[in-house]
Amino acid sequence: MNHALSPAACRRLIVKVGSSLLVDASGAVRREWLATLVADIARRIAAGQQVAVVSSGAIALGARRLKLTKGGRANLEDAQAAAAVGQIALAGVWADLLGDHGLTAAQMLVTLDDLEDRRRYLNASATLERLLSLKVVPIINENDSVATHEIKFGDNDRLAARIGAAANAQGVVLLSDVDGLYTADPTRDTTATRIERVTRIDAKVLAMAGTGTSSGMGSGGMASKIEAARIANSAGADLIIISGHESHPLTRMDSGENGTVFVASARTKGRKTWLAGRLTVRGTIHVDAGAVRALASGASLLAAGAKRTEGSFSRGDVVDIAGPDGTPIARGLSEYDAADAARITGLKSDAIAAVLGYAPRSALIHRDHMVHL
Ligand SMILES: Nc1ncnc2c1ncn2[C@@H]1O[C@H](COP(=O)(O)OP(=O)(O)O)[C@@H](O)[C@H]1O
Ligand SMILES: N[C@@H](CCC(=O)OP(=O)(O)O)C(=O)O
Repeated sequence: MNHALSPAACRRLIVKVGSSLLVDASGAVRREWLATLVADIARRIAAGQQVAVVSSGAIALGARRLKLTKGGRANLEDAQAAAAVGQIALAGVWADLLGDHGLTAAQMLVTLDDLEDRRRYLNASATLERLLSLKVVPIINENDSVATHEIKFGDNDRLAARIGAAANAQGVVLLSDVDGLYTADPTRDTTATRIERVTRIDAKVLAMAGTGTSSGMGSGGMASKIEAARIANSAGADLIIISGHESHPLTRMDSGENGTVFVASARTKGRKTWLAGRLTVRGTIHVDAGAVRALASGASLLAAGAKRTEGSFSRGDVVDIAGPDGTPIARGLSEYDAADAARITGLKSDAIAAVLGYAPRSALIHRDHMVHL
């Protein structure tokens, strides 16, 4: 039994289902398999767990109905039309199958902007809270029919992690076509072995995933699952990747027969959780070794410790803070726009006013607006 995600230990769980599991090669819903997943969900709800679902599959389903080529992904217009047609069918199937267990489904479609903007993030959070308290099962997807390339999540792995943070969930399950993270892509390297537990997402873990997707139907790949794990873990939720090929995948997960668990790190709260999961980062401030030490002990980032800036950002935008080797160590809201930040890098506080011509702010990035990565 995976105790961390049991109804007793995890009050709220997000379950994400990839396109390749929901839709077969001909573009039809794998209804029999989905019924077994819904039965698992119903059992957990009966045991007191609140469950929200992030469901992919709209584009694949719509493409079949519209007879579009390349699974509806030939261009943005096709994908948007396919999503609009497929989403109705997808939501209908979930509503039917949950209804068989006396459960009510609710549809929520969100874009990246909905969760990047703090006010809208809180709105989504409040809606999730209310739905779950009403014992309704939210079925969430990206609003693909209006999302453009620039504002797209593009994959539902990171969306699931962001929803997990917004819903204050303790666990996120990614049901995938692969039964966990392997030392290398198992479809290309037959000697790759599965890793059972990841407690730190470091460069070695990132390198295992490479880039891109291999299932053909979805758009995430392992790299987006690891990014999702980072977001979920920093929001205090464990994330597990398990295979969804067989029936009753959540029951199988409980028996511990497959999967990779990414273990939650120290829980950040409220605004900092939102900040850690922000996906739109406008720039980077490179800092020296002294600043890295100061930040580690909880200090704000002062201009004196900054070496150079990169990117085009305005005051209040999210920027990464990178150490001498270029690795991002923290993320925060910049107190200055990029031009002013560049002018004051390396300066002691008492020299800043003369350069800027206005009273300096207390820091480049204040510790209250900063999260460590
Ligand atoms: N290190 C790795 N471990 C496991 N799978 C990997 C790894 N690197 C790349 N992959 C690929 O990622 C795929 C899973 O991502 P994806 O196809 O997007 O899944 P889904 O559609 O279920 O979300 C696997 O089928 C595998 O080919
Ligand atoms: N939002 C899209 C799915 C995005 C996507 O492909 O995700 P996934 O299959 O989980 O890699 C859809 O409903 O078709």
